[in-house]
Amino acid sequence: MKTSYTTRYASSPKAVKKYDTQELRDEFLIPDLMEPGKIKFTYTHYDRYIVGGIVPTSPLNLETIDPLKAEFFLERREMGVINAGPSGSISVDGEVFKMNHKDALYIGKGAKDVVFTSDDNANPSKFYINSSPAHKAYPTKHVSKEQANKVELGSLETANHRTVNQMIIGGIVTTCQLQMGMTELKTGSVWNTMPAHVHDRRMEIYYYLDIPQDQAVCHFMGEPQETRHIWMNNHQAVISPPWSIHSGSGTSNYTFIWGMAGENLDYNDMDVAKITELR
Ligand SMILES: O=C[C@H](O)[C@@H](O)CC(=O)C(=O)O
Ligand SMILES: [Zn+2]
Repeated sequence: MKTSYTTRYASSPKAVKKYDTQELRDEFLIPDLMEPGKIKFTYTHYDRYIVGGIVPTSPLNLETIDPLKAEFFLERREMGVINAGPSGSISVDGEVFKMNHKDALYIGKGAKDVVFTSDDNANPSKFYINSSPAHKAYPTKHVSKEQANKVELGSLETANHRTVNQMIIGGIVTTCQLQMGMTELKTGSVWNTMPAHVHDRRMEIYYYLDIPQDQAVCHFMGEPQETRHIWMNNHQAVISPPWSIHSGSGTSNYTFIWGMAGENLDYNDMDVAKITELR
């Protein structure tokens, strides 16, 4: 079997207060989603969002998984893909999209025949995928990093100078509920999403990449007045429940892909936590 999945149930903030390090990691960290030759999904009960990694050492077909009880994966879903590895391509019902490093592809509901291929099987692509339920078919669309809506945030003085590349977002791509993008930190900046925020109407998942060897990112989660941390290595993902902050500080600069779904498509509706009031 080339496709496998695991399931994560939703946790309440009251329960999470009592979790120890291992329980926090078991519930929220997705440690190994990129495995050569495999398609690995995690089906979450947070807005039924699916996160996964596809690393083709030969062409890999998108197959349905049992929890969907669907004929094909995108029967009632939409999908966002960002290539976190070397170049490759994705074929969607016969139309081939070239996927350079850090290119994104939105695949609309109803696409049946989706095939992931690396340009060089010995040096495979790392297709990072997010998928959420969808009830309307919007067109499949390729978005390069150059086409992203760029938002420059923070400063070097506060070690949080970064560029938010909004890639799968209203104005660029029309989706049912999925939003995705990629934030790159400048050299010398280590803090992402600081000031931190919550959006109780949307869950979110972060996937960290470009972390240099022997470095790591400390990811912060929890209610703003009850925070916890999870140490993350390169190419690992972490689930952010809707009631949780999602912020990180690295031992170097790095990049992360964010993706979210829920009540609306308003990227800017976040409730920002005051830095001095975090606990
Ligand atoms: O809800 C939005 C997401 O948390 C991220 O887009 C935030 C982010 O990339 C950043 O501040 O660096
Ligand atoms: Zn957020």
